[in-house]
Amino acid sequence: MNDRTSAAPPVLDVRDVTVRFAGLTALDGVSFTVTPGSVHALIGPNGAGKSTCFNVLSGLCRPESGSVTLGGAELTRLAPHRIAALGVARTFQNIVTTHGTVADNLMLGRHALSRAGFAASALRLPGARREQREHLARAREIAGLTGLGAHFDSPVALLSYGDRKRVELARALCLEPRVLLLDEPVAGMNAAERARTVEVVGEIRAELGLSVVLVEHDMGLVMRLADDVTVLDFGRPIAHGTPDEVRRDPEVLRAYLGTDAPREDAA
Ligand SMILES: Nc1ncnc2c1ncn2[C@@H]1O[C@H](COP(=O)(O)OP(=O)(O)OP(=O)(O)O)[C@@H](O)[C@H]1O
Repeated sequence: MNDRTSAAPPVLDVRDVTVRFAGLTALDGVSFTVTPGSVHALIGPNGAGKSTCFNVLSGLCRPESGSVTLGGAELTRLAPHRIAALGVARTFQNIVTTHGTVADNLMLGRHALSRAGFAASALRLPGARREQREHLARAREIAGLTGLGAHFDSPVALLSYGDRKRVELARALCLEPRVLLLDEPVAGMNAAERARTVEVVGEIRAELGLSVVLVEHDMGLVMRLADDVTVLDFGRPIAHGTPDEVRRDPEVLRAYLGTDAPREDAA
């Protein structure tokens, strides 16, 4: 789908990650690598461990064992804000912003990159003002990339659900991440909003050269966007491969049988 070279070292390397909650093993020796510039989907039936895996990648959950490295830096002992500062940004499945304007929300994302201190910004010192203007210009560009350009100064509460969910995506992009973790980016959207989001994710990947890790139940979207897929079942990785390879894998078909089988719904 893109011109990645297979020899490129992975941007994200997940090795043998195990997470247990009391007696339950939510992730059991999960390993996969994310190639630079690729979209890597994590799929699996409900309760398979996808959200837990995202929580490990973003620092919200510390694994019992295993490692996650980003370009060689070990992430599993770092706090979420340190992981974000190293270049891993995330969107959340159920969080849809309703406060402030689109610009306000994107500037929150830029805040973490601000060099000027809080006092300098509050006192409106010239250096801080210049930096603020640069951040605003970049936030406007990112709004354009995510299809929100026309809504930059609009209150988020007035936008459609699909646009509001894309504000969350744009806010994550404002961190200038190397790796973007997208947790069910089209959940709750109608067909038109889904199609628009597929388009936007494809465009930002191409434009920004990001690597994307995607958790998504919409198999149409996974098949369209993903270069690589890892399938989890009861916390175990049961298949890796291209979308075409995994959807024909007998283990994958068995895991989905009787649940939400990996059909290609309209995206
Ligand atoms: N904080 C927690 N405490 C106890 N058990 C948990 C916790 N978080 C997740 N689990 C359990 O770990 C397992 C994996 O859950 P997880 O939410 O990661 O699955 P999932 O693949 O994201 O599911 P879904 O598709 O339904 O969102 C489930 O059995 C879940 O009940």
